[in-house]
Amino acid sequence: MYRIQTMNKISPVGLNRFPSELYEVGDAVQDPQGILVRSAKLLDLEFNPSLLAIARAGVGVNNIPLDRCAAAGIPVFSTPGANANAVKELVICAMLMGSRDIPGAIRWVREQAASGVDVSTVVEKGKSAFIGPELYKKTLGIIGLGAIGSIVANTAISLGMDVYGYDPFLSVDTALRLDRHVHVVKDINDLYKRSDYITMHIHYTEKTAHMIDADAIAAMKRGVRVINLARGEIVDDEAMLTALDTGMVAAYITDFPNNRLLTAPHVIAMPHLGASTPESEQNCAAMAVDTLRDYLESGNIRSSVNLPEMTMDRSGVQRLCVLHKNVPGMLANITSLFGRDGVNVENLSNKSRGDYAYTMVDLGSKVGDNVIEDVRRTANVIRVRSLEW
Ligand SMILES: NC(=O)c1ccc[n+]([C@@H]2O[C@H](COP(=O)([O-])OP(=O)(O)OC[C@H]3O[C@@H](n4cnc5c(N)ncnc54)[C@H](O)[C@@H]3O)[C@@H](O)[C@H]2O)c1
Ligand SMILES: O=C(O)CC[C@@H](O)C(=O)O
Repeated sequence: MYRIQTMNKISPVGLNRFPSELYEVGDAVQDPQGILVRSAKLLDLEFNPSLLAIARAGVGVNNIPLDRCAAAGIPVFSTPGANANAVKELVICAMLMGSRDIPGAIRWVREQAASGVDVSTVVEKGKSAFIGPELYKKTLGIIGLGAIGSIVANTAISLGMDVYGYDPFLSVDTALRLDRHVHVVKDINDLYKRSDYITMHIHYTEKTAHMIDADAIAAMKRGVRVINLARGEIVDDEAMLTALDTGMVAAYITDFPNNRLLTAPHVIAMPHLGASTPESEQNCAAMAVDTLRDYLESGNIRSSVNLPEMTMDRSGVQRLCVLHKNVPGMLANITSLFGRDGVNVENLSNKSRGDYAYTMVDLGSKVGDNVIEDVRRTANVIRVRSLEW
């Protein structure tokens, strides 16, 4: 039985993909071999030696200590694109809310009724406080043209917006999916100076922390509306509050509220709702469970954010999965041990990523436990697993 601990509420659509005869799954599972998580913070978690892999049902992995996991031979999986549509729809909603102060307008109507006024007699006079611009023919700047940014771009084009995108690492696949009317700029200042709306769709890392700071805001158009459904830490809150105060930024719509931000009138804050649709929760859970199972049962690494991607069709009778440091001589060191035992290698794959590498070896006959122990003891080997079929 594999033991899987859930660290957040995971959609049953995903959980039901674990066969009950093979998996014990739950939030109270002890010494798990797999962890399923959404946004729970695992940064300070001490990993149990039994832990083999972590699957993030989502895409932001700033809640997981990726380097520490890689060093311990724990692949971390994410679910690329699985929640992109949900976020895209909320971005469009955020632009509309920020333009026409829809949350303020709804609040005002309720306040009238609560204060005993007959609402129907005041709406026509009161509504002038909520006039705001249309999106049509306005300019949207998108920072990050990955799974979310690219579909936000295409949808905004279909709404009649002029779209500028900035992504220094734009993949060929994404570039091909972008509407041909999207202007991809090399200098982010070209986006800042033109945009009436700016939305960011990048990961939060050391490099993107406070990317939207006082200098970035100073390069923007006065009255810009900024949408942040990526991560709170990408924006310098103090700089944003100053810009809201001076009118440099007309509205800040964020999925990452904090008490300090809520002191400002032009902040529209939501409780991290970007991916909160049944469709997205189901997609993420199903993909996370499938990648986790594929690794536990077959050793395949797909959608990993910290170790090499590698899949190999099953062959032979036994598979050794060896996570090791990316240093010369490892393949020869490992395979020589099988030869010594007279075992034939049916198939072999090896891939590296940064400081780490992964080798999968399918064997024509079973090797003895002593050989597996020797592989484990080989210098620079981090983890060895043996799977049989
Ligand atoms: N609010 C939510 O519920 C919610 C839901 C999903 C994702 N997110 C956030 O959105 C982020 C992006 O998700 P995604 O699925 O689009 O990821 P993605 O990996 O598909 O896209 C990220 C893009 O950012 C680009 N990039 C990296 N550094 C950049 C930089 N300095 N400037 C511009 N572009 C840069 C990459 O090249 C990539 O194309 C996630 O990391 C997560 O933090 C939030
Ligand atoms: O799990 C969630 O609800 C949010 C996930 C989202 O922030 C992500 O990064 O994928």
